[in-house]
Amino acid sequence: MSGRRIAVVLFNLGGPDDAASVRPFLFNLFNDPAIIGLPGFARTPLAKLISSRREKSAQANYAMMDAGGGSPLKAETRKQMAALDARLAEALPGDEVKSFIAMRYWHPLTEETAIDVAAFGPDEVVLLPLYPQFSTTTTASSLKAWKSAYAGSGRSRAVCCYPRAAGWVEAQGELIREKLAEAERDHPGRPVRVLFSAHGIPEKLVEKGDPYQEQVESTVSAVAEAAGLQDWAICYQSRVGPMKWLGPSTPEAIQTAADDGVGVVVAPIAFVSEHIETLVELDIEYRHLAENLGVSPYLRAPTVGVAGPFIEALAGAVADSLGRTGSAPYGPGCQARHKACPFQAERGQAEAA
Ligand SMILES: C=CC1=C(C)c2cc3[nH]c(cc4nc(cc5[nH]c(cc1n2)c(C)c5CCC(=O)O)C(CCC(=O)O)=C4C)c(C)c3C=C
Ligand SMILES: [Fe+2]
Ligand SMILES: [Fe+2]
Repeated sequence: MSGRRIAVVLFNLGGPDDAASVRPFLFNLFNDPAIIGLPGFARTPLAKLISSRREKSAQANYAMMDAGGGSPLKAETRKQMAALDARLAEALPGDEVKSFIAMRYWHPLTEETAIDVAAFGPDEVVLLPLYPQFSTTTTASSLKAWKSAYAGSGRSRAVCCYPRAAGWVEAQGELIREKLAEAERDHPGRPVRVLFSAHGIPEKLVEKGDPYQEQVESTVSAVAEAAGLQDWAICYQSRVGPMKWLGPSTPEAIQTAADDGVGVVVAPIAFVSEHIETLVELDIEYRHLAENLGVSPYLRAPTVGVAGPFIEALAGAVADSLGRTGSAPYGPGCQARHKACPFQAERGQAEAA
């Protein structure tokens, strides 16, 4: 069917616009029950305390990027939105397709975007997380916020995850191979390990059924195979707070590389664009650590951004969710029927009907 208005809502975490918005952004993040699983009367004061304690150091980190004291995430996401819109205009020529950005913790906030999407008056709404792997802390939190904010028209469909989508895996593989070629050119014969670095989450969430780690591992095995990698390891970055997070941490993996006498190519495997966790944590903090430990070379593969195969994967996920193609871009994540999958409910409804 064609001639319909289709809204595609791109979900991401969001980042502050400038130094002044760092603290309220952090407050929104720590006040999310998906991040701190306490009741509101305990969580909100704790979120106030953590955001105020973290403000200065976070501001200093945001100031290290060329983004006016804030995060480049919104600008990077806008580029992805423009590329996706162009691709969808070709892929769905009879329809009017328009993409929107809904950030979880800073503007454009989900509630603001819900109003814009309602004003567009869509027949179909495709909810598309910019998180290839599903987590209760990211995708589920965004989908929940959307569900309570959106009161407009249209049939909504959620893309759960796409940990092994062909274009996503291809884009990652190409970027890693380019960095390995650079390592070989500048350090001929030197052994180099690919460190797949994903944002960590607390181990407790995985024990409770969060499929994130499993899906990260699924992405990594697909990329390692596609890129023909010999020496690679998974590690987790960006730990926050006192709980035990997934490991090994990226600094531990860099230490192991030092012990083994190999250089590294660090590949962000759960982020699809550049922001503080890549530009500061990977490019400045961990580079410094690697240099101190004598790990050479230390190279970082860029995030996929607007790479053609990745935008193709997103467009495929949209088309597939609209039932326009027979392709299955999500990979085994969804087929695994994990507990928190939004398709579970849809499937339940379909099976009951
Ligand atoms: C796969 C993506 C992400 C997961 C999973 C995730 C979980 C998670 N994050 C925090 C705490 C923070 N995250 C922060 C920034 C941030 N995190 C992600 C992605 C994931 N987070 C993104 C895209 C960003 C935005 C970066 C930007 O440029 O603004 C921050 C703020 C930065 C800082 O102070 O370090 C915090 C804090 C937790 C606690 C968590 C899971 C429980
Ligand atoms: Fe985070
Ligand atoms: Fe799923």
